[in-house]
Amino acid sequence: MADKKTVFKVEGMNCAACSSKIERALQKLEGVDSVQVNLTTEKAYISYNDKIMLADIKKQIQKVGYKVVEETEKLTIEIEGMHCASCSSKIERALNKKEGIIEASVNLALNNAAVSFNKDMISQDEIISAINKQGYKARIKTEQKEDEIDKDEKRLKDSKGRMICAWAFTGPAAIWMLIAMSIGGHAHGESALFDIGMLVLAAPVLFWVGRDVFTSAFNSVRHGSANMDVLIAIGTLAAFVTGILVFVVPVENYAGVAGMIMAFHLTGRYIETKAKGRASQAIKKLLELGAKTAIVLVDNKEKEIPVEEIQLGDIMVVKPGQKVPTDGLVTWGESSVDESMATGESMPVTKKTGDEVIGSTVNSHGVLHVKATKVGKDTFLSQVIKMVEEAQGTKVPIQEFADRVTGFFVPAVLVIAAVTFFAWVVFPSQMSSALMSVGHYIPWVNHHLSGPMLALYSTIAVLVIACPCALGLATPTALMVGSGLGAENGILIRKGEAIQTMKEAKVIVFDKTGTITKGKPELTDIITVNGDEGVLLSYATTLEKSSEHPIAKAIVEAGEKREVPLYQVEKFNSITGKGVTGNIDGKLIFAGNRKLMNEHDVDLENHEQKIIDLENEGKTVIMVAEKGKLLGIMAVADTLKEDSFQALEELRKMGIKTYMITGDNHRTAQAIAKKVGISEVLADVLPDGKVDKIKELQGMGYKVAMVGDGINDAPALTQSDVGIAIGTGTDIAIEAADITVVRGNLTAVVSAVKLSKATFTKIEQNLFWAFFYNTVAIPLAILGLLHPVIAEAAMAISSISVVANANLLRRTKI
Ligand SMILES: Nc1ncnc2c1ncn2[C@@H]1O[C@H](COP(=O)(O)OP(=O)(O)OP(=O)(O)O)[C@@H](O)[C@H]1O
Ligand SMILES: [Cu+]
Repeated sequence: MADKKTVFKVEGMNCAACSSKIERALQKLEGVDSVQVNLTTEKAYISYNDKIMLADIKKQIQKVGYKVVEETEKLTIEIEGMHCASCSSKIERALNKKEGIIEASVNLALNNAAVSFNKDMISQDEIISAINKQGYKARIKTEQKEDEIDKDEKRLKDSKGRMICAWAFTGPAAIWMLIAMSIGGHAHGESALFDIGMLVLAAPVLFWVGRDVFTSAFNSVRHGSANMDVLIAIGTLAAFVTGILVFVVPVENYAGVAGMIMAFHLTGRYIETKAKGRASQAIKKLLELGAKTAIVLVDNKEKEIPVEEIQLGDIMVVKPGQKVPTDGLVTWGESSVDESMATGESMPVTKKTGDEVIGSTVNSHGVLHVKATKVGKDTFLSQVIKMVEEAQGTKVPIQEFADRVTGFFVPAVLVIAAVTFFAWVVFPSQMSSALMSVGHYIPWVNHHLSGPMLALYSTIAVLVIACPCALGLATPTALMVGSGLGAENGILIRKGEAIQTMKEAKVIVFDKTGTITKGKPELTDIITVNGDEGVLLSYATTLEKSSEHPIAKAIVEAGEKREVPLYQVEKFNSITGKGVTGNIDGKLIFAGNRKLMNEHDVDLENHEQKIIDLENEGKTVIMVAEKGKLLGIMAVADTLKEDSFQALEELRKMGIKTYMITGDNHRTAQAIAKKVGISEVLADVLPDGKVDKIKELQGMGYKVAMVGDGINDAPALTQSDVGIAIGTGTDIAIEAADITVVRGNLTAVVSAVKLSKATFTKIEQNLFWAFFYNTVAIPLAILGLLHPVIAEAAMAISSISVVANANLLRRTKI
C-alpha cells in the first residue's frame, strides 16, 4: 500500500484542544496512518494510504469545524508521446509513488497530467523529470490556449497525412494480394515478383510511415515496461519477417498483412484523434466566445481598446449587437441581453442601471454603459473555462477498476501471446480440435493453414486485438463531453466523482429561502397591539437596518417607502436564526420569531391565532416586542420561483425524494412546501443544524444531494454527497459545491441531474463495451478464429466507438 503524505494549513484553531480534536477526528478515519497537527504553524501533517481520498480528509477537518487551506500547488503538465491507456496509467503510477506528490491524474484524452504536490517536498522540475524518465516528453502547460488549439490541429493533420500515406502503399498491396489469392488459391509461393512487391510495399508503411510506433515501443521497452505500441510492433514485425523467410522456407507471405495492420492502426489513430478533438470542443468554443475589443469612455470620449487592456472601474460602452466585453455593472441605459452562452437560457434578460452583466453575453437593441468589475482570469468566462478544464482532469471512481486493469494489460497480453504460440506449436492437434469444436458454430472457419503458420497467425491476432485504449478512453471522453455540454447549459461540474454520486442520490434536500423561493420577501401585514403602526414600523426598520437578512431587507424597504423616522440604536445584536435586538430610547426592543419571544418571556396574548393564520398562508411572522410585552406583529411573504413546482415534480417523477430545509418555522415551511408538492419538511433548523440534518439522512443510508445558495449553505453543501449551488451572479467558483448551476432556477437543477445521469450512463456503456470486447475477442484470437487484419481493424473500431459513443452524449436533451 503506497503511503502518501500531505500538509494542510488549518485555520481557526485557537488552542491545543482544537489541534488534538482534529488529530482524533482524522485518526478515526480508515486509511489515515498518522496525523500531527502543529498549533503554532497551523499545519496538519498527514500520512495516509490508498484507502482514503484526500478530499475526504479535508472534509473531515471541515466537519469538525475548521477551515482547510491547501498548502499544495496544482500543476498541469502537457505530455507528449502517450499512445495508449497503458502509457497514461504507467505515468500515473510513477507519479503517485513520488514523495511529495499528493495526487496525480493523467488524462489520455487530454494528453496531460493534473498534479497536486507539496512544493516543500518536490519541485516542478523533479516532477517533469519523473515523467521524462518513463520515456515521455513533459512540459509545463502554458496559459496560451490558442497555441494549444493550433497544436491539436497540427497533430490531427499529421495523423491524417500518415493515414493517407499508409494506404497509398497498402491499397495496391491489398489489391495485389486479392488478385494473387483468386488466381493461385493461396497467397504463397506464387512468384518472386509478388514476394518482392510485398516487401517493397510493406517496408515503408512499417518503418517510415509507422516509425513512431516502433520508437515508442522501443522507448517503452528500454524503460522496462510495455505499452500498446509494443504489441503492434511485435505483431507487425512477426508478420513482416514471413515476407523475408518466404525466400528460404515455404511459408505464407504475411508482409502485406503487416502493412495492412499498420495502415488500419494509423487509420484508427486518426479517427480517434479527430473524435477526441470533437469531444474537447467545448473549451475551444468557450474560448472563441470572448469579446476581442471593447469601447471604453476616456474623458467622455469613446475609445476602442483590446479586452486585455480593460481596467477595473473602466466604463465600457456596449452598442446594439455587441458583446459585453467583460463582467460588470450597468451604470446607464437599458437593454435586453442574450445570456444563453452563460446560462443556457435562450430568453433575453432585461438589464438596467445597477444590474450585473456577464462578459461575452450579447447585447440586443439598446446601448449600455457598463462599469468593469472583473477582468482577466476572474471573469465569469475564465472561471468557467478553468472549472471545465479541472473537471475534465478529475477521475470518476468507477474508472478505478479499468485503470487497474490497464496497468498490467500489456504484459498480460504478451504472456497470452507467448502461450498461444507455444500451444499451437507443441499441442497442434489439441488446439485444432478445440478450434474445430468451436469452429463448428462459426461459419468463417476454414483454415488452410497448418502447424507453425497457424501459431503465428493466432499470435499476431492476439497481439493486435488486445487493446487497453478503449478502457482508457471510456471515462475521460464521456466526462469531457458531459462537462462541456454542461458548461454550454450553465451547469458546471467540478469533479467527475459528482456524476457517479448523483446517480446514486435518491434524496435531494432543497433550501427554502432563495432556492425554492426567490429570496426577496415583501412586507404584507402589520398588526399593532395597541398603538401606532408607524412607531412599530419605525422600531422594526431601525433595528433591521443593521441586518443583512432578506427579511430585514423587506422590512427596511417598507419602512423607507413610508419614510418612517429612524431612531438611534445601541447595543445592536443579531441572533442567528432568531432575529435582532437593540436599545432604542433606552428600551430593549427585539424583533424576531417565536424562539426569540420565548427567550424573553413575551406573552403572545390574543395574537396567537392571527400568527398561526398568517403562517398557514406561507408568510413568515416577525414579532416586535419590548421586554415582556408584544408591540405588534408583521408578516413578510416570499414568492416561489416560477418553475419550482414543475421542476420538483419532474424530480419526483424520476424517483427522487425531495426534502425542504429551512430556518423558518414549521407552519410557514409546511404551507410553502405544500405549494411545491414537497411532503418532507425540515423546519426550525438553525444554520449550524443543517449539517446535522444532512448527516441524519446519510445515517439512514441515503446518498444525499443538497441544493442551496453556496454562501449560507456552504457547510451543508460540503457535508452532502453532492452539493449543488444555485448561481448568484458571476461568482461561480463555489468551493463547497460539486456542481454549480448558473441559472438561478430549479429547472437548471433538473438539467444537472439529467446531465449527470446521462454522462454516467455513457461511462457505464463505454466500460461495458471495452471490457466485453476484450474478453470476447482475445479467446477468439487465441483459437485462430480472427484474421490478424480483421483483428487490427476491430481494435481500431473499439476505441473509435468508445469516443464516438461519448460524442453522442451531446445529443442528450437536458
Ligand atoms: N433579521 C431578522 N429579523 C427578524 N427575524 C429574523 C431575522 N433573522 C432571522 N430571523 C428569524 O429566524 C428565522 C430563521 O432564519 P434563518 O436565517 O436561519 O433562515 P432563513 O434564511 O430565513 O431560511 P432558509 O433556511 O430557508 O434559508 C427566520 O425565519 C426569522 O423568523
Ligand atoms: Cu489500442
